[in-house]
Amino acid sequence: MMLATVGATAAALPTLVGWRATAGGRWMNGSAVAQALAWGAFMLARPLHDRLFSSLWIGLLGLSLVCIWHALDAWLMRRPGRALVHAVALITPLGYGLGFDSYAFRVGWSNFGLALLLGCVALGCAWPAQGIGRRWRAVVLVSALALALVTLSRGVLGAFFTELYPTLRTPHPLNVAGAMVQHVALALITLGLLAAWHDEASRALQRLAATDGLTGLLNRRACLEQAATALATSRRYREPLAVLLLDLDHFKQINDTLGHEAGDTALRLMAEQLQLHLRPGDLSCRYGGEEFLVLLRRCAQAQAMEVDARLREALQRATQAHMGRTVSFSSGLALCQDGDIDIQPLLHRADMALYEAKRSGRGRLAMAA
Ligand SMILES: Nc1nc2c(ncn2[C@@H]2O[C@H](COP(=O)(O)OP(=O)(O)OP(=O)(O)O)[C@@H](O)[C@H]2O)c(=O)[nH]1
Repeated sequence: MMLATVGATAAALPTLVGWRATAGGRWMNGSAVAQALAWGAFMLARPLHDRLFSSLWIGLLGLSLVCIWHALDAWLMRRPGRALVHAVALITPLGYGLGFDSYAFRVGWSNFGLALLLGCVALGCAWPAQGIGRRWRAVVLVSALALALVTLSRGVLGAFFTELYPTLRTPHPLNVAGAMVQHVALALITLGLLAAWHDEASRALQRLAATDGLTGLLNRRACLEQAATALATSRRYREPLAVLLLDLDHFKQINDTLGHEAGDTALRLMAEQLQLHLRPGDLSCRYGGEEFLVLLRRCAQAQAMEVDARLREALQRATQAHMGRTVSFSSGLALCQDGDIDIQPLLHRADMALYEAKRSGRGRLAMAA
């Protein structure tokens, strides 16, 4: 039954997810394949070589748990217990193989080892993860704990009450109950991991949808969403808010004379300066082709002009160093006023000011009326 279930899962998961998936997806596939191979080895143990294939069985079961632990590590960022997981996965089949002749030892040793690995998987789910995947983590956590409990009780019975222990191949009620828990838990873990993989994909998609591919800055849509929130907060607390609209000068000429690559480099360098020189609470985005929008929170006119001057100097330095020529920008500055109940009038004033900066010679800041 186990071979049928996990064999089908091992075939289905990579078909659904593919091997070129993310690291988490590959570990998940690896876990299913290791499980299937484990139960294959179990089936071969009696007819071929009991000690060898049974040790392989235990080793592959451990490996499949190591894979789950690594999938969690990839999806949830740095889980605790890496060294422990690797060490237990290694010594469990080794000890089992070496102590194979003592029935009580091998049953106790292998089940304690596997229960410990399941405990590490459960800990990996329970460890704080900045709110990522609460639901699938709960499903995997409960399933891993249920499996750990069944495995641990097998270990205790096998090691210390050996005469009571029903060997795994007998239709004893404990084995039937254990097999049922095992099936349900494995199905739930598979579902939980699939949900984790889906979660990862949708978070990556959200990131992509909000980011400009060339510069890594927020794109216009995402920035305007966040700008609306920033404006509402500033109005609520009566704090100053400044909007800077920056536009690289003679950008078409850069493209035409130095090539599109150089144009892209200038855009990236501008984005880099924004990331380096703005405060963490400020917002910046690629607003259009060579236009950037900056929202400065708690910032009055004089400070906004200082930020502009700092960025101007930084861009000149960076472009001189990386492109062998300086690139300048023109900018329009608008400050939030009482009547600005949404961001559009502010942007409009900044745009008008930018137009004025371009008209009066470029490479300068103009203040909105
Ligand atoms: N390399 C590159 N060029 C881009 C990108 N997006 C827009 N452009 C180019 O940016 C140029 C903008 O040209 P214009 O709007 O005439 O602006 P400009 O040459 O900077 O002139 P002024 O703004 O008046 O100083 C166009 O040639 C666009 O093709 C991009 O992602 N990469």
